Amino acid sequence: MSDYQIINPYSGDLIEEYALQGREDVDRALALLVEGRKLQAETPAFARSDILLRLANLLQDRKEALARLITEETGKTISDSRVEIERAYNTALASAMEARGIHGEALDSDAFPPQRDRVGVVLWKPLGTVLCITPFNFPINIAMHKIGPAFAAGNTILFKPGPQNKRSAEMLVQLCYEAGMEESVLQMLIPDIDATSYAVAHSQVHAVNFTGGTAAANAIAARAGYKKLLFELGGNDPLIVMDDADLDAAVAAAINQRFATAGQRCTAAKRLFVHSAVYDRFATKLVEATRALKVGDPTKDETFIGPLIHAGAADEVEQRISAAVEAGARVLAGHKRDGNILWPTVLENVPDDADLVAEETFGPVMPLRRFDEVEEVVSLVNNCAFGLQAGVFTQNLSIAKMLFNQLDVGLLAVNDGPGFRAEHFPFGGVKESGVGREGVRYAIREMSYQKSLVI
Ligand SMILES: NC(=O)c1ccc[n+]([C@@H]2O[C@H](COP(=O)([O-])OP(=O)(O)OC[C@H]3O[C@@H](n4cnc5c(N)ncnc54)[C@H](O)[C@@H]3O)[C@@H](O)[C@H]2O)c1
Ligand SMILES: O=CCS(=O)(=O)O
Repeated sequence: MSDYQIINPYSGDLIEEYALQGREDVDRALALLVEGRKLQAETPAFARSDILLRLANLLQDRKEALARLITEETGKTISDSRVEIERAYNTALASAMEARGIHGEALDSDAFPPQRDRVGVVLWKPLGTVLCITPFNFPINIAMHKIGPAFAAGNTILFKPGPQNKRSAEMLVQLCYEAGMEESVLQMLIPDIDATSYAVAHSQVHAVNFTGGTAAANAIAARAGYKKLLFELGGNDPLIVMDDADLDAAVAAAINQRFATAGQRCTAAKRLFVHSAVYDRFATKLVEATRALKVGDPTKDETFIGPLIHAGAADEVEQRISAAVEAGARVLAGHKRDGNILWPTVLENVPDDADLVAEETFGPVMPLRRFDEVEEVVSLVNNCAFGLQAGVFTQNLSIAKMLFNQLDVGLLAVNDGPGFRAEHFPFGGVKESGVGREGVRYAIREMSYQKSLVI
């Protein structure tokens, strides 16, 4: 009798069924990782860097096989999955480069009285063992963003992928071993909720690096006690189109950053604010581009939108669209379903308090909202539990600066959408979008502590 069935989200075929692991598996893995801490302490930075570089090259070599696994498990289109592996290569490469450059600083005690004639040497040291928990939507790159920096910093790693991603995660771990990471340094488990919670609270886990939703984050925070927490959570990110925007570029960004991955991305452009002066022209172009998108089989090169992760996810998004329509929203494109596939949907006149826009909606639906004064947008964006990223299309630097100063977000992209991410940039949000920063250099610091030597 299995605990988990991996179902292909597009075909509905059963891929694999397996038993989730228990507390004894957590104890066994953590005992091994305690041993591995000695090994990591003896491994010089250049050797860790070489292992990460080999891993980057292996990701390139196995790109197609990994991409196919991601598509089979998640329904992400094959072109999107290939992009994810390219990104994971960059993440591994950046981790290899940063591993050689982790350095502290020297301080002079005599900057303040009394005179003590001492020098402080402040170095970064690994926290110990980091529990890395990842979501379904970017199973390899988000895992790389955790494993790469944690390893570079000298930690040992307990990796817990989403249960749907068992096969791609196993392949990633095999590549890590092939690159030279020892089993005592990296262990992967897919435990049930009880055993995951046990791992979070375990005394041999020093930090939890989690990406996922608010409910799981709350459960982890309640169990973690004083452990270091790094949380990358949800978003309800805006794309703002001003009256001087390059409309073709704005439409292209909206399409790519809302409909790719079938809208299941933390930094997707989930709310579109369009200035009244260009609203009608923007909406016409957007609807035309939306209707031209290829929807269907994610294994085909030309498909742009595949299925959602499972029927429950598609049900939730469909219900939110229907509720918004009942409350007065107008459908400009889409609002059609076949199995777990939702056609890309453009809506207008969605009430500001509809769940579709007030909550994080994880699906291919784009609500357009007209505005006259940009200050109105600032208050609508900030009046939200999340604060991940934002994008604005404008030629006006003063507007860009004002938004940068006033929006409660971790990043503002000018003439790009909120989905902008470069793997070596700091990444993370404010409010309920998370705590701490990913981005290789910043994640290394999050998974390290500062230790001072006074001489
Ligand atoms: N900010 C980011 O970087 C980022 C990136 C991707 C996804 N996300 C967010 O992730 C969510 C979608 O992903 P999901 O559905 O896989 O999220 P999820 O929270 O359901 O699951 C994420 C991981 O947490 C595990 N988990 C679930 N309950 C847990 C518990 N009680 N204790 C410990 N672990 C638990 C899951 O098994 C999985 O491995 C969205 O909210 C999205 O915005 C955020
Ligand atoms: O879900 C978001 C992950 S990423 O694409 O922004 O890295």
